[in-house]
Amino acid sequence: MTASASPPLLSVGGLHSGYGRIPILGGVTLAVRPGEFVGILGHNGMGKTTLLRTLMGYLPATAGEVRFEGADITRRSPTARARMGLGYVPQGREIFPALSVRENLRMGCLLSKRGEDETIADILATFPRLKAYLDRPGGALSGGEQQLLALARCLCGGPTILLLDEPTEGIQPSIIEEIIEILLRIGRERGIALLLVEQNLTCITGLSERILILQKGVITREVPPEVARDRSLIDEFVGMA
Ligand SMILES: Nc1ncnc2c1ncn2[C@@H]1O[C@H](COP(=O)(O)OP(=O)(O)OP(=O)(O)O)[C@@H](O)[C@H]1O
Repeated sequence: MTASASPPLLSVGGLHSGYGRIPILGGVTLAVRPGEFVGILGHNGMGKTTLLRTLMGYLPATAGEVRFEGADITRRSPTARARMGLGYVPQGREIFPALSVRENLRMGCLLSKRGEDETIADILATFPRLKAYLDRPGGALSGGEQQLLALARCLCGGPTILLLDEPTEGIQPSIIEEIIEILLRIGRERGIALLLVEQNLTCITGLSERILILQKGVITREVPPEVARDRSLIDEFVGMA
């Protein structure tokens, strides 16, 4: 079955959420099919992080629903969602800086259905750069290396979809290229789907099969990556150029 013919892995309908009485998401509807790479582009403060946090259950939905593999997960805990196969790498990465790279990866294995050593060996094959740093504290790595560690740790849990919040923020271009290559490889080899929040146009257009524009808490349009490569059009849609 091709990705376009298969039922959605993740589907979101009329999703609302916010902080206290402040509404941020005003009815987000989207779907991601198995193995599909979908980008979300939007100006600062439009609700991209809020959307990912609500999808993971860190923020409660005030209306609407989130379905994963057909099941209604709108009220499930973040841990339950992670166990079902939703992997999340938040903005700022949130690795454990005092723990070694190996220990960080072990933490990721808590959700793994396979043995810890087997899982870590498998993931390190995709992240060769981390092999040299296994005994170093996570906090001693560069920003880009910490992002690789956060991604690798998340993958140790065996997700079927990755929710990534600005993985290239503050990272040098050479590691951005590496992150793009690794994500493409993960999609190709492991069939993992991706929902990517990103403001770096090279990254979002290089990875996404389609790009959703988020404005003031709703998806206002969908554009193919070729369109998003045109800075003047992006300026018109989201005012980012
Ligand atoms: N904990 C919070 N309490 C109250 N308001 C918040 C909180 N976190 C975020 N907001 C507000 O919610 C709105 C959406 O924020 P969000 O972080 O989701 O946007 P974003 O699109 O991810 O922006 P950026 O690209 O700057 O990360 C912003 O106006 C922000 O100030």
